[in-house]
Amino acid sequence: MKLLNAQQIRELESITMERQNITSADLMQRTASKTYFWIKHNLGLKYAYTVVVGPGNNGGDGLVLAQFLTRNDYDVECVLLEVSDTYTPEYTYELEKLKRSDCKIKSVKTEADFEEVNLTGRIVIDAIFGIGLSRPAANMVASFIEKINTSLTQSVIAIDLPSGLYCDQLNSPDDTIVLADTTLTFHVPKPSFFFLEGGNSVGKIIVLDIRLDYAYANDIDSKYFYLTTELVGTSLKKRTIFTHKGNYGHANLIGGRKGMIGAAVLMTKAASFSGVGLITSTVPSVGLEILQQRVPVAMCETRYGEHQLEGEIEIDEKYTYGIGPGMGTSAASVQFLSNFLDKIDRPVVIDADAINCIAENPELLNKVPENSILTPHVKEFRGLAGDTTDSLKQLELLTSFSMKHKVYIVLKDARTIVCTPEGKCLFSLNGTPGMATGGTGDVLTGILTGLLAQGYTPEETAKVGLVLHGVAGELAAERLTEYAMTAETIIEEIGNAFKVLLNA
Ligand SMILES: NC(=O)C1=CN([C@@H]2O[C@H](COP(=O)(O)OP(=O)(O)OC[C@H]3O[C@@H](n4cnc5c(N)ncnc54)[C@H](OP(=O)(O)O)[C@@H]3O)[C@@H](O)[C@H]2O)[C@@H](O)CC1
Ligand SMILES: Nc1ncnc2c1ncn2[C@@H]1O[C@H](COP(=O)(O)OP(=O)(O)O)[C@@H](O)[C@H]1O
Ligand SMILES: [K+]
Repeated sequence: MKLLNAQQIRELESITMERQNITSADLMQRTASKTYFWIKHNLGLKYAYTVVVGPGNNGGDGLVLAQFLTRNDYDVECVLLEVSDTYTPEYTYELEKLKRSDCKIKSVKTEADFEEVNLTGRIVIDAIFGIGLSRPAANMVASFIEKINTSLTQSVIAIDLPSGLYCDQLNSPDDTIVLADTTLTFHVPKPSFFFLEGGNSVGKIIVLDIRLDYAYANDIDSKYFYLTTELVGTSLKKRTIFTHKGNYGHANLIGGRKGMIGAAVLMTKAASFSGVGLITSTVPSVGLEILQQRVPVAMCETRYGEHQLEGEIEIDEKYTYGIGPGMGTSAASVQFLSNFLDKIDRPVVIDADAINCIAENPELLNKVPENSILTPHVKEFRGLAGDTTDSLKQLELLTSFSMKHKVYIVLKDARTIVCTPEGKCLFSLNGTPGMATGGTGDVLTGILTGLLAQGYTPEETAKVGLVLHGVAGELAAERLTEYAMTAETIIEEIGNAFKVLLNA
């Protein structure tokens, strides 16, 4: 699915109205109805609701939602933030309808009116601004947003996007933004959800399909794509009956050193849950027993050094390689990596210390085979490609770097982004802050190498691996909480993550 900026969303909405022969008011009904049914199924009548309405169509969505809630016997009040003298015809029409219903309506013109509004214990529906935010929220609206953020609300649900957050521009740190627990967004996540600048305000994101014109949405000129479990699920390869382990590739995971054998264990074990036919783990000999005990399905190759990997590796055609986690950045490690890159002529997965070795010895970058998958976290990417001042500049650098070096970069972060050698950027919302612990990246390397070995193209590998890893993380958090989950428990959930993709 294409990721769209505000201008493209407006175009898509107007094409939809034209092709489906509906009005903007009809679309608003559709939007509000989708929102209402989500609330009905997930929250229901046991809560009291306050719908806070701004001056545009986002406010219009709120007015229609308030009507739905009122008609269905919800305890609801509507707060109108009077920040404009002009309103759209849809807004005016819907407000008149709401006034004729039983909904309590409070008008807020100045901060003096805030006393009339008590948000304690209520679910606040934020319908102040959507994609039409044209400047930072200020004055009375900013104060009301502060009031939402500091009240002891039951929860805060943002309609389309948290008010104060831009759709496709970067917010500055002092902007006032609604801090939502849930954002019910229409058609597709907004680009700002993926940026550090403001992206913390969205809470849990739910994408509601409002049947915008599918064909037009597909054709919009955008190099930014959003990866869904549905989309990625369709790329999973079927296993046929008369096959054997030799048909599913042989992953060779290279890494670990004395004291860092855990990294090798994690990636090897993760690979073993990826569907790959055979696995070999190449570690210094100090890791042999640990590996064999912890991952008995993997073979172990220990010819290259005792405490760290060193010397000249022998490349075998049968292997698909993943290299880096825990291997260290000593002169011997750099030499080992350099020898490896000299000999390898097909895509490999490169992570962690292998990336750090390249960062410290940039000439190694020229030896990386085309279409390889590099998986730096943000700091490793900085070492590799240089520093940037904000998320948009980082995205530009990511694109130019991937294109220049003809590699896939999986930039690991709270919102991981994959950039292809053609400059396409793939965004995913899967994952959880519970994944911010040591070893979770090693798990991704194992999954990616296992997939690449099975014959997934590098692009399919990056897409499937990223979403599978993120969903496995979410499942681990569901089972154990974000606090108690670990890299190992993510591995345990890979199977269930496959089920999620298969059933999506
Ligand atoms: N189009 C459709 O058919 C559909 C649209 N949908 C819904 O509409 C939303 C987009 O609606 P929208 O374009 O009216 O923009 P919205 O975000 O409500 O705000 C614009 C208003 O706010 C004002 N304003 C802006 N910034 C401000 C500030 N800082 N402080 C004060 N005022 C400020 C701005 O004033 P201006 O910038 O013109 O001065 C204008 O009056 C979209 O997110 C979705 O929820 C869905 O129902 C699907 C169908
Ligand atoms: N806040 C977060 N939300 C979602 N995913 C996260 C978050 N923080 C980290 N992750 C994910 O966890 C993994 C961490 O990888 P990395 O930093 O390489 O860990 P390690 O080197 O310890 O294995 C990445 O896949 C990253 O996207
Ligand atoms: K909103």
